[in-house]
Amino acid sequence: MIQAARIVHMDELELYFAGDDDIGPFSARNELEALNLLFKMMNKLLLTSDAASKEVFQMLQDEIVVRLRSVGKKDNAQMVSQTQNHDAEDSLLKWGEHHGVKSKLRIAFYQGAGRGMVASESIGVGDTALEIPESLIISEELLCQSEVFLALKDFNNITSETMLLLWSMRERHNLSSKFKTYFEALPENFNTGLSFGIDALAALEGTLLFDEIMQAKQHLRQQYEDLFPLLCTNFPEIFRKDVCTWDNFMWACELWYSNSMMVVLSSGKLSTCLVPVAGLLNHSVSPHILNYGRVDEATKSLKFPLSRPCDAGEQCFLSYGKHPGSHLVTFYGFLPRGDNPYDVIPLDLDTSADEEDGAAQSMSTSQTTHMVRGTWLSRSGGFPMYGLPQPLLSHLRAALGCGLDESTTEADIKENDRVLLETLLSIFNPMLEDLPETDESDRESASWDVKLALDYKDLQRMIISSIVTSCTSALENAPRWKLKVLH
Ligand SMILES: C[S@@+](CC[C@H](N)C(=O)[O-])C[C@H]1O[C@@H](n2cnc3c(N)ncnc32)[C@H](O)[C@@H]1O
Repeated sequence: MIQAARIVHMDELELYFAGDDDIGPFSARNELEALNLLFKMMNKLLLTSDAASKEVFQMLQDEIVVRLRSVGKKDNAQMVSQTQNHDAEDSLLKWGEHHGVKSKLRIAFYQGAGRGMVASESIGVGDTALEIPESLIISEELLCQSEVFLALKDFNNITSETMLLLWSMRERHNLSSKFKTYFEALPENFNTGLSFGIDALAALEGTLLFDEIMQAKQHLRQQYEDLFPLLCTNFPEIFRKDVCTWDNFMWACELWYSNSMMVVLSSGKLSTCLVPVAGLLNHSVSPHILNYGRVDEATKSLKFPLSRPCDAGEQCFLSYGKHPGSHLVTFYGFLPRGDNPYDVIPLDLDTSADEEDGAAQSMSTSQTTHMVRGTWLSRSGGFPMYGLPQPLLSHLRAALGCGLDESTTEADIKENDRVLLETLLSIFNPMLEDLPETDESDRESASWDVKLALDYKDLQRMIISSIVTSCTSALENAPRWKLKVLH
């Protein structure tokens, strides 16, 4: 049952990396989705079955909960909590409660992560940890009632996302705003990759993250220059020069990048929103809250139900989505703990030889090239997979003329794979040389952004180094390969 449920919830990335006879678990996300599917099935069966069957279904459901508890325990356990002044956060919770927020969570502080939310009581699978009334959600619909909207609705095809950004830049300074308490509880600085200084950028030069940050910054600079000072000139009452500075614009951009959620509102419209209080939930690759984002028609509120249990005093994590470390650094300013299955390194290879492979085909139709990730995430080290994805190996074997069939002799197989491994090393060894090891004394005295840049480079090095190690040891072990698995 669990194997079928895992397959139902596999995404493209998991399909790409799964070995032929791999039965999972494939990732924390996949395992949570699969176990939740079974949990819900048991709930239905428990409602409709007779007493004798009920006992069996209850035992099965209890076992599912035991498994859900163990998913990702080690990933989240390491955050260190801190004592800190929390007047602004207390005010935010009171304000929320006054406006109808229902919560089984309280706020705590964590080293390196700012605020987070902790269960004030034990919360079970399927229970709602937090419920935010739709009237508190900052969305396109709220925007439509604002001065900013009235002024800009017919102005130069400006998008509602940009209007919301401008609205929040302005509302932060509006002393009579309904959302004053929310804005007061937001950080002064977001410290995302978009705020990286020159030293952090220099540390990243040559990496994909460097390109991602530079492109995003350029885009935002262009957007700012298209809007200002034009808006201040055309609408001086609404867009005051002292408020519409580059720094304030960037603050609003970082707010939306790091705190927004996609929500289906009760109108049925999917909108990028800010959700007060829920914006205090931190991200994990093994989250408690995985499925959220649709306003409940009956209660007109956004509910955050748990996909795995959260004990009293435990930090309750959300999933911000299937993001690689580079995206999380650029737009959120952190790298998550634990193995992130979305940390892949794309490879620029000619994909024309992929026709045979189903998974590779689906990747190439979605314009994705081949990719690798840390071999420690794979269950198939050694011959014939070496911890690498099947579609990549099939592509390289075909490109090198090392294809296999029933008639390939053992000696040919060994020779072919020796060529394959040497080709892989010729791709990955230069990548590793471009990522020299960090001097630990540099890290200790470094600023937050340089530290984060170095952590990102360490992660890239770990991934590439795992591939080099895997290929090197496979070459050394070639005489002892067992070839039966190949055909
Ligand atoms: C939606 S906010 C969450 C609340 C935030 N910690 C705060 O104090 O306002 C997103 C920000 O929280 C931080 N964050 C979230 N998850 C994190 C994690 N697993 N580790 C470190 N920082 C995290 C990052 O700074 C991110 O930009």
